[in-house]
Amino acid sequence: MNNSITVFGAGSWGTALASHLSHQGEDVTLWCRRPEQAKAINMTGRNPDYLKNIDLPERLTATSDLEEACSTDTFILAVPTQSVRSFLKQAKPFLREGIHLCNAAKGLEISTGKRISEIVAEIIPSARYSIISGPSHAEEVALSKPTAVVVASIHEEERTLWQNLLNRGFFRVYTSSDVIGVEIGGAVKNVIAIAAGIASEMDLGDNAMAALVSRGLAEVMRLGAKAGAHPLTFAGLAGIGDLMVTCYSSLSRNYRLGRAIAKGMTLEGAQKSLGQVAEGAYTVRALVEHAKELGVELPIAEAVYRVLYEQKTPISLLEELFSRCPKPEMPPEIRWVSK
Ligand SMILES: NC(=O)C1=CN([C@@H]2O[C@H](COP(=O)(O)OP(=O)(O)OC[C@H]3O[C@@H](n4cnc5c(N)ncnc54)[C@H](OP(=O)(O)O)[C@@H]3O)[C@@H](O)[C@H]2O)C=CC1
Ligand SMILES: O=C(CO)COP(=O)(O)O
Repeated sequence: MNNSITVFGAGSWGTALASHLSHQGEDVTLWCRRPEQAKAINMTGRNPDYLKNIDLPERLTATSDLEEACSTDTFILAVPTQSVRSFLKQAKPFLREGIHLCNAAKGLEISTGKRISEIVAEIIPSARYSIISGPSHAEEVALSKPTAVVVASIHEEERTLWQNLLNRGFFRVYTSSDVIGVEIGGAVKNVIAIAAGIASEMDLGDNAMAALVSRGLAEVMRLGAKAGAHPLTFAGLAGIGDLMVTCYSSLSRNYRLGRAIAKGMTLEGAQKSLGQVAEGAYTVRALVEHAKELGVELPIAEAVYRVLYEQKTPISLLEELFSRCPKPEMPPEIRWVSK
């Protein structure tokens, strides 16, 4: 079956997903916000700004005309989290009722602390929402390197739709009904990856890195438990899987941002030199600025926030983390009762 799909957002991830779908024979339109980028993609078969060395399939077409891009009913949303609300408002007048919308962004909105499914429900309530997440660097997906991801939706037919569309070749797609868990796993791991980059640059050692990933997972799980996620989601691709790929890989922008900060760069300088979005730098604000409403303790996220936004030194925060009151490994809400 041949589908017509639009990918909103021609950054690294939107380009990689559009290329993957197009290679599988789907009719794909890649929406770019800049007309010159769309023109260059159509003329050269390459994205001049992201994944520059990847030859895109001939059948993939790009456009910057939002009305034209909206003239289907199946979409992937790959714009950065902080732009999702304004982008959807812009697209809404052109969208049909009941669209299939698979979100590929990972993050929480700073102004509200909300997940992307919540934003979509507010702006386009008739959309049938899914989220794709898991360990998936765009650079590797674009080279067809073996990758496994998860698509979550509360609608069984949406999970099946996206699994059928995306599960091809070395791109394996699992399904889940736990939208909340998959969204939280993908959002919070970016914050922990910044901490991992800092730890790596400080040469804290392998023990420290493993402790950071495990305690980072504990923060993901605490937040997930509070929000109503299934705890086992975090043992999967959108939890520990994505945490590992982001905390241990120099392909990760969040990890690289952490390294740059530990080298003494300002946040602004580090973001500029990255040239791409490191979502953790924004999601950490959503977490810390909405900590009271979220009602969970997130010491690593808070330490990252204080390094990024209060210019505290990583070493002083490391000392603070280690002088915290000793406690059980698992918080009461996710601890099992021993018999
Ligand atoms: N890269 C990856 O490996 C993966 C990324 N993700 C997630 O996907 C999302 C997108 O990331 P990624 O593609 O990597 O980001 P990039 O930094 O590579 O690209 C960002 C894209 O978003 C566009 N953009 C920025 N602001 C707006 C806006 N206000 N309205 C519309 N479009 C906008 C940019 O356009 P312009 O070029 O004109 O600035 C660009 O096309 C993030 O949430 C990320 O966490 C998820 C899995 C893997
Ligand atoms: O989400 C990703 C891999 O799964 C990409 O991570 P970065 O945004 O840190 O590059």
